[in-house]
Amino acid sequence: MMAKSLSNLLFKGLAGLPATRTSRIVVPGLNYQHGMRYSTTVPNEPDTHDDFKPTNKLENSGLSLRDVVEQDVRQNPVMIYMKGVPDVPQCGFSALAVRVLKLYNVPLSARNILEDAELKSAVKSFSHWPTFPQIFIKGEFIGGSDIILNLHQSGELKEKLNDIAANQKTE
Ligand SMILES: N[C@@H](CCC(=O)N[C@@H](CS)C(=O)NCC(=O)O)C(=O)O
Ligand code: FES
Repeated sequence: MMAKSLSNLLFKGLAGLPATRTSRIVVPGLNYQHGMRYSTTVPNEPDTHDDFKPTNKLENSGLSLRDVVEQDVRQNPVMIYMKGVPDVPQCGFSALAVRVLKLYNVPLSARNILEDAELKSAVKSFSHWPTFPQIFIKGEFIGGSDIILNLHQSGELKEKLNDIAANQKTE
């Protein structure tokens, strides 16, 4: 069931849709803790210097892990907690979710829950969802890879991401 759609998407691509856009991983500042947050940027913003902005200041922040998750989903229009990082997912389900999201012109922020077992628990208890990936759009918990794929196929994901994508246009 899942395996078929997953392998189709991963290995054959989505019919009629462009190949995955290249994206850069933004390595956060030096204050690493609790699974670095990565942000991808989109190619129509070639001159952005967001790459150099620290995006993760958890160390000495006094934030609880629940606060961290709350802040992540509030500050990042598309936030994914996943296994691995967007350019190197370490599980097929996370790879599928990233592949779907990269079809849209939106910045993607991510934390690798494999790097931090406590963060992993905090995310699960925040969303009341037992598995990864977990995707949040504009602060709303959406679900995992099955749900994001279904929303993509039904056209609902386009609606949800429309205003985020529009904000990415530079001209
Ligand atoms: N059907 C799920 C697949 C995700 C899934 O089953 N993830 C498992 C294996 S990667 C998981 O996160 N298990 C709990 C864990 O690893 O803590 C979805 O739609 O996202
Ligand atoms: S199914 Fe094994 S890590 Fe995701």
